Amino acid sequence: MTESIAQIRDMDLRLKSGENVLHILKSITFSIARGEVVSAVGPSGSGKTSLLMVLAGLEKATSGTVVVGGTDLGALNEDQLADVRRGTIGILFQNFHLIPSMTALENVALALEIAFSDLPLSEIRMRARQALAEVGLSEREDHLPSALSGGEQQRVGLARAIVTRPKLLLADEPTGNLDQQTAASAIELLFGLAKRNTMAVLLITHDDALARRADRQMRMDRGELHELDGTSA
Ligand SMILES: Nc1ncnc2c1ncn2[C@@H]1O[C@H](COP(=O)(O)OP(=O)(O)OP(=O)(O)O)[C@@H](O)[C@H]1O
Repeated sequence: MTESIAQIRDMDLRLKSGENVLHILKSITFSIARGEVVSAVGPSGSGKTSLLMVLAGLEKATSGTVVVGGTDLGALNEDQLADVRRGTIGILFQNFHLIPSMTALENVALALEIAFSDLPLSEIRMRARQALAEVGLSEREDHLPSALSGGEQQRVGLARAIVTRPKLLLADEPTGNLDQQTAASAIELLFGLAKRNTMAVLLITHDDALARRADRQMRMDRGELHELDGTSA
């Protein structure tokens, strides 16, 4: 049996908005296996980012179960959730979120330092260099983000997301700011890394062509999640 990295069962998310309670995610059930790349497409406001937030432990499900890396997130306090994030999860954003005053290497090293503060500095630099090499940016280690193209900045973002060796990478519109060709090669790189490192990926995208390249596709629609290829959790 394939090892499951994330298992969501009958999960609902309701959020307060003023006087109202919004039913954002409705009875969501799915799982992601070790090393599997799963995409989620869906219209704006359908709940894709909210789903990612719940998986990252940044938003607490109102009901149902969310198990990530074998740990039931519902039972954890904030510190314990942060531990799961550090040890298990990587996040890749649309807007890269690089620190402008830090070089590519420093941006990647910082993520590792925050996650594993007891690692020696030499080890941190070595692993950050290795992550940058994996995304083909060894030549750009000492460049500030402003001296890098959009595609290169996203590759630094990817190096930063994988430097902690996450079991699950959550990618929210990671190619949204890139032109079509750069987006395609960024996704190629991401999927290649996922397969080489046996890292599961949840890829949120508006781009159907990119979504189709995942092992499995899902669609969000008004807070409900549907599998597109007939496979289910
Ligand atoms: N903190 C919040 N409080 C209240 N409502 C929220 C909150 N976060 C998200 N929502 C609402 O939840 C719904 C789903 O939002 P979400 O950002 O998950 O959608 P999305 O599919 O990722 O959209 P997009 O593709 O535009 O990023 C939206 O109606 C949004 O307004």
